[in-house]
Amino acid sequence: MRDDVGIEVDGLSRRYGTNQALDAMNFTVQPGRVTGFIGPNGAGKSTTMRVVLGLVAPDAGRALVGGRPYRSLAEPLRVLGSLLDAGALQPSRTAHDHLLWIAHTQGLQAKRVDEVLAAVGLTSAARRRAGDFSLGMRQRLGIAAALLGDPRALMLDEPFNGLDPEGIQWIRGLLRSLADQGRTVLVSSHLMSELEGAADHVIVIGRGRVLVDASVHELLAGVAAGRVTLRTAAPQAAADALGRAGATVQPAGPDTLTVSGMAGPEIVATLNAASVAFTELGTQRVTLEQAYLGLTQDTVQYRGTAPTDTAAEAES
Ligand SMILES: Nc1ncnc2c1ncn2[C@@H]1O[C@H](COP(=O)(O)OP(=O)(O)OP(=O)(O)O)[C@@H](O)[C@H]1O
Repeated sequence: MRDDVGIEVDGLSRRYGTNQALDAMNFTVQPGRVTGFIGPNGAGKSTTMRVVLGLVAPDAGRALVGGRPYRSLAEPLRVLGSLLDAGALQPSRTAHDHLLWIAHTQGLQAKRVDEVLAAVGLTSAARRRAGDFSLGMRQRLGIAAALLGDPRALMLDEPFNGLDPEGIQWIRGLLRSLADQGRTVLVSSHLMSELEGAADHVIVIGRGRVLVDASVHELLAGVAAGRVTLRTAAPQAAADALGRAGATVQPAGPDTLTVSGMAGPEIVATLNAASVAFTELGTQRVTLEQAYLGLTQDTVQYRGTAPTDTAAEAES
């Protein structure tokens, strides 16, 4: 078995005019797990991936694949397979010929073409012109091209684009099995929900910087911590009592409140002291999407409060 191939992004910066697309971007992608690369449009996902592939030169920092710059690799497609733009194909070529052309130019075995077409479910469409493919089929063809060299690492930019729900399920399973084979899998999306159940690790970026680099488990546990669901026939009285004691309380249904900023035992004590009855108290199960929204909210709040703090300092 060939060596593991990690992807290392070290202090990448890249400016376009006055726009700082990458701002000291730092992270490492480990083998054997699916790493989601998440951020809103324009956050810098594609630019980072282009730098990794040596297609864009950074102003500062470097990117390494298996410890080496991608451009210095003797057989790059055997090391890192990538999908950047599913539209980048010669429309008059059939899917089969498109892949055969890549295999020839890259010194890969022609028999891989049929194998990867089967792996992405395009065998029956292999002789059709790629120009007539739907976006979802082009995504599958792009993934087939990324798999041609049987690479130890894969980097896919927005592979869920254009896929129907069945296609999204399929790609989640594919990513999982590639990671289970010990490969390094980096997959970008602007929707956290697309990666639900597929990613083991997430790198959330915004404005060219890493905001969060954590396992999905840590992320969900971190957001769930301190968020408690409370069921009570007296939600207003409960909210008043808990609010006075310093908790943050939000309605979550007719008889249900979400309480944060206070641990379970303290909630019980506070409600008992205020003689408010409740029927249920439990920690929340949080989805990846909720965790992501929570993170984004924190970023927005942080940006919002910064000028006020500065003003206060200036006055004092
Ligand atoms: N070739 C370019 N010329 C000028 N600006 C660019 C270029 N490439 C990227 N940018 C800018 O850099 C920033 C990051 O873009 P990038 O495409 O990397 O983001 P992204 O996270 O991949 O977004 P999306 O989900 O929309 O693809 C954006 O503000 C974008 O407009």
